[in-house]
Amino acid sequence: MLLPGCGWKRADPPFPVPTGDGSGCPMSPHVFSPIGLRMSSVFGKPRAGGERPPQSPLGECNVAILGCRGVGKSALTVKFLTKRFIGEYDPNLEDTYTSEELVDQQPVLLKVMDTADEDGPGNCERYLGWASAFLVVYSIDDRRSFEGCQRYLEVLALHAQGCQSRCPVLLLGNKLDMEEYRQVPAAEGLSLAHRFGCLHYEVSACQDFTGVQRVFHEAVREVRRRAQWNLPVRPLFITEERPCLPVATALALPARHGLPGCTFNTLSTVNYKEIPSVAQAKLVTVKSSRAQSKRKAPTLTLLKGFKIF
Ligand SMILES: Nc1nc2c(ncn2[C@@H]2O[C@H](COP(=O)(O)OP(=O)(O)OP(=O)(O)O)[C@@H](O)[C@H]2O)c(=O)[nH]1
Repeated sequence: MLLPGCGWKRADPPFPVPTGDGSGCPMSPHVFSPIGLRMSSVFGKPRAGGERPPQSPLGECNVAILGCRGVGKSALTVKFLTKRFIGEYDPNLEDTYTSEELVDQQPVLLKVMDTADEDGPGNCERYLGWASAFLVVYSIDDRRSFEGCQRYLEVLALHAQGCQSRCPVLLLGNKLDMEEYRQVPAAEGLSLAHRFGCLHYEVSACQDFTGVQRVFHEAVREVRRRAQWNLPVRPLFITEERPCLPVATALALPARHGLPGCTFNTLSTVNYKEIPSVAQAKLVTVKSSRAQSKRKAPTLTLLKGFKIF
């Protein structure tokens, strides 16, 4: 079966995969497809020879949400998909959701990987080879999460070296509603974003749907812009001539060491030659008419056993 916008053949799962909204709900329900380990073979897996699967740069966008535990990655994902705030969750599940969106009057099949790294970006290949954009999240009321997200930015920058195209990164300060407990000034977030060539936003998953939607849509716009520009390969900037260590080596360094003497001022693209490891993920299809002008109320379906308020 060919997925819209995918351009390559999808492996048939060993069971029927629901794709419609047979419930009669005004909006297609969140359809759980227990494809699980098959996800990487369906969507993001580079082909033999290292090429990324053919996918329309305007029709499809893979977004991975990264960050330390508890910063609100799941809450942001579900807020974007359902307009609702999740208060309870299973922190160990990693899911990928697919939502049909309309961004600037152009349809896009937006796939969102809500990652669940236990100890930082140690096992990052699954999303480095899959995503066309990254949202790196910290919590404005948790400085450690801000420091942790620097590790993600470093990994992304390291991975981008020597790659053939650019991959946008958006740095998000979440929990903006916790202003009175803020530990990370907005200026620091902005400064870090500038240092890594990212966009920077502050949002609240529990309050502000428009702001959350904006960053996801902005990720799509960035992917489109870069596809249109067809940016030539440009080496990352480095303030010192010293070569950077490979990602795996850098990851082995204690966090306090940071990068080996490198300062990044921009991010290049992911090298899709790496085949992602098996994603511990489910494929969940969320068909949304959210972006239509007459938005219909979403039908509530529990995600990951979450309680949705
Ligand atoms: N006040 C407030 N709480 C939030 C916000 N976003 C998430 N939370 C809460 O923060 C906690 C963690 O949220 P999650 O979405 O599970 O965080 P996560 O980054 O997915 O965490 P892991 O799955 O462990 O990686 C939960 O108790 C959420 O209710 C927010 O914008 N404001």
